[in-house]
Amino acid sequence: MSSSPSSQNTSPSSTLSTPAALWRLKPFVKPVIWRLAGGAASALIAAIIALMIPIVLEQIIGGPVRSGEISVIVFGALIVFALALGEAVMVWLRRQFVLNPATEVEYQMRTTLYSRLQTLPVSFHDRWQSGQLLSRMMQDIGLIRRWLAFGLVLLVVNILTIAIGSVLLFRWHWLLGTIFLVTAIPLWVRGYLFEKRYGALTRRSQDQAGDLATSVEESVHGIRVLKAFGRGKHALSRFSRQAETLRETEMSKARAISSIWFWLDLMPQIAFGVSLMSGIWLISQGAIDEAQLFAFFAMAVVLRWPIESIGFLFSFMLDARTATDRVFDIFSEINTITDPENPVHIENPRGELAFEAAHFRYQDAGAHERDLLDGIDLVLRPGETMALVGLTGSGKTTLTTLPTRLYDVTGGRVTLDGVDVRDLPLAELRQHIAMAFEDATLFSATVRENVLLGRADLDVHSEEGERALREALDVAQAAFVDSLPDGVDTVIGEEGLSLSGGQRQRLALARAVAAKPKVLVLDDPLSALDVDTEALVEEALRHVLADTTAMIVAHRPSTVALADRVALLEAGRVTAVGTHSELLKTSRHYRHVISSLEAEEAARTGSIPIIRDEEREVDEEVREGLRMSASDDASSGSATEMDKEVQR
Ligand SMILES: Nc1ncnc2c1ncn2[C@@H]1O[C@H](COP(=O)(O)OP(=O)(O)OP(=O)(O)O)[C@@H](O)[C@H]1O
Repeated sequence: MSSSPSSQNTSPSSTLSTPAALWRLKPFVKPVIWRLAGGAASALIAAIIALMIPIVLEQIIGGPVRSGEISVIVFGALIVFALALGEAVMVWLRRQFVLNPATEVEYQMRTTLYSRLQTLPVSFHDRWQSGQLLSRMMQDIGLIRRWLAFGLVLLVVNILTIAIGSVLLFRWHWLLGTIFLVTAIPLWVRGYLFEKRYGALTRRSQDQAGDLATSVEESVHGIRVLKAFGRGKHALSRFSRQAETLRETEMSKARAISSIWFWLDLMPQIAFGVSLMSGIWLISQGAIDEAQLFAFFAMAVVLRWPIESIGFLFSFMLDARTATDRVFDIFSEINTITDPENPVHIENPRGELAFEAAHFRYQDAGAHERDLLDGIDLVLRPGETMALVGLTGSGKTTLTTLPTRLYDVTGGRVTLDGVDVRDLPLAELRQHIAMAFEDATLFSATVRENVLLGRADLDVHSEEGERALREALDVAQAAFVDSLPDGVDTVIGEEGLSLSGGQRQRLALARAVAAKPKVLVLDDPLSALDVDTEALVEEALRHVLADTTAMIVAHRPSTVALADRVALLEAGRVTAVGTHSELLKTSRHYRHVISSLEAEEAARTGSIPIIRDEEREVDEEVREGLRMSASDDASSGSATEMDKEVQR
């Protein structure tokens, strides 16, 4: 599982102003802007209709009600009814306008983010927790959709409604309008302070929600380990702590909202009270009449919701801004592994893979640390199978990630047929070079789809697809798939967890073989197989590898046997290259590595270390050499192991 960023180290909200931060949504909103504008227009018409009702009421009360003309009163009531109906229709229309475009924006943002995640380099995924990505993909984009559909439209419309309404209030009497506006000032001040506090809280809570999602993802992913070690309770208590932290942040958010609501409730009441007293005084002075005061209050009632909702809509906008920041944290990640500007193509690769003074260090390596790969010089001839051997942690897996550019070299270069791999289009490069990893990752899809994942050129259900599938399954000795409930069309569970480790590895190997690459990079792909199956797979691989260049990380002596030559990785460099027997003869470190591999293997299988056929073939001269080396090594830790081997 990748680590960080967690809520502790994600970047804070961007330094952009809120409008500028939200403006970044423009490319997604642009295609639907007219529908959103239609929604805003409908909402505005609804608001204007609502504002007209008090004016009509003023006319009815001031005219026919005073003079007692029933028919005119009825007519006036019908107008009010028609206006109310018109307002309802416009509100309905607003919903119709905004719903579809908002979901369209949500869809576009999700697919763009997903495709971004696919193209960002592995080093990005090393740094980001999957839960953080998940919560940004689901929660934050969902929130942006809701804000676009309702928050944005209502914010614009309510501000306009308040502006129009205030002008109308002044129409009755300047004092009444001034009272209404002056009492709104504390609300704006409060709103500003609230924005500052609430923005930070929102960011924190959304990051913590991401951490929580990571915990769920990790515990589901590692459920077997948790159960096996009886650590369910421990996981639960860790989860509850995180959930509690999130709850506290949510409580702080709720407290901030409740305090702004206090002012939002209080100030309109004060405005109403003061307006009422002033209104009565104005009537007594003959400045306004009762009908106008009634209409003023009817208008104030219409304006009350827009004024009250402004606080909520601002907090909603800040939530959306934070969500936008979190999504754009990913969009703004610089992708370092991209297609070249001037791509070179290799029509028919021969398959010569070369590392030329290749250097590599992980991003999080300390400045004082040496490069993990510190000048690798290695050439794999076309069609050659090269085993990569080294002590654990020596950088074998890291080296295998360089040819396909999962990571880029930090110095030197890797070439395919003399062309720097960075000069090839990525799709072409990964067509020429395929990989299988020790940790075989499968997807929740059918066996067929998993195995033919690298064959975008094939219809997986076509005859050709079937042939490629069968060949690959044969090589990987994966006939077990036929006994699955639906054979090759069985959907294997999430990450292939319904299969055994060995079965998963065989499918991953079949996937690499099916891609028919010119170069195959295998990171210990047979480690979970039993000895007999491994021998069968090796035999089949020998045929496949006949004209394929292969680099195989070997953790078992038996895997070394598959290779034409072996490269020994030591202290970040390739210190020896040769056949297994040559290296046994000439390299003390190689003998040490092989004997530790054998010891590991023996510990794993519970058997005593055995010398494999190839080693038996080491001639007397080699044995003599070994004896001498063993005695040379008498003081070293590996000597005892070597002695045993020589004596056998
Ligand atoms: N993504 C990563 N970020 C930072 N450091 C890493 C990363 N992956 C591996 N390392 C470090 O790089 C070093 C070499 O790891 P690597 O997996 O390449 O060795 P290896 O020779 O394949 O080991 P093993 O035989 O145990 O599989 C290790 O010290 C490891 O901690």
